Amino acid sequence: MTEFDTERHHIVQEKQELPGLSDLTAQWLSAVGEDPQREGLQRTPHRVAKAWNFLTDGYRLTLEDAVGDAIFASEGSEMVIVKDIEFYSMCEHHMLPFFGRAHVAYIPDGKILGLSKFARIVDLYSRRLQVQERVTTQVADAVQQLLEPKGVAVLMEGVHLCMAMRGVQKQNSSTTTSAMRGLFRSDPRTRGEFMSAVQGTLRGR
Ligand SMILES: Nc1nc2c(ncn2[C@@H]2O[C@H](COP(=O)(O)OP(=O)(O)OP(=O)(O)O)[C@@H](O)[C@H]2O)c(=O)[nH]1
Ligand SMILES: [Zn+2]
Repeated sequence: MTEFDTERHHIVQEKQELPGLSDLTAQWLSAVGEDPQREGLQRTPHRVAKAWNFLTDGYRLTLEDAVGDAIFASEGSEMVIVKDIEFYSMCEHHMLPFFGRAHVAYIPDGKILGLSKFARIVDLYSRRLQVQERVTTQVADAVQQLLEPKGVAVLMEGVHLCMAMRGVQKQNSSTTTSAMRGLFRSDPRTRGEFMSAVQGTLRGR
């Protein structure tokens, strides 16, 4: 484990509370009609302050933290696809979860990235208050910036609890967002190869 992994692991362990959040959570409990002093809720503000440290740790990590030194020189220029990366995010409008799968592909141009780092990049941008479109473009832009490849494609499919638990209350709807760069944008065959590789994994197909 590198020094960075140890440090990141520490954040992911949810050991620390976000400063100020436990007091606000106690107020929140009162606002929804609860008694923050009742036995089952006494530690809840502290649990929430730790859980939100994890759920939003993307604000406290940089792209460099997420990828470390895992950029390697390589001759290859075939499409690389990392499929079915699960993500969990919080919508910025209602602060309710949205979650699903991300697929990331690129065509190298001299540089490749350690495969696990695509999942770390997805986590970096998911663990914030977000809209799905922005997570998708931020992941694509990050891969573009790190590798300067011949093309990048990101496809995300998410279920938004703000559309299921409340609001329009649609239980089966999902949202697909995409960001295409380079050859994935300019060459329909490249885009088609990517889409057919990930399509079978989309919900309900
Ligand atoms: N584009 C986009 N919209 C989102 C995302 N997550 C939630 N939303 C939408 O954000 C919108 C906020 O709309 P508003 O009318 O301001 O809020 P609201 O009255 O709570 O809307 P309803 O959810 O329709 O009850 C809703 O249409 C949500 O479905 C997302 O990731 N991307
Ligand atoms: Zn929402």
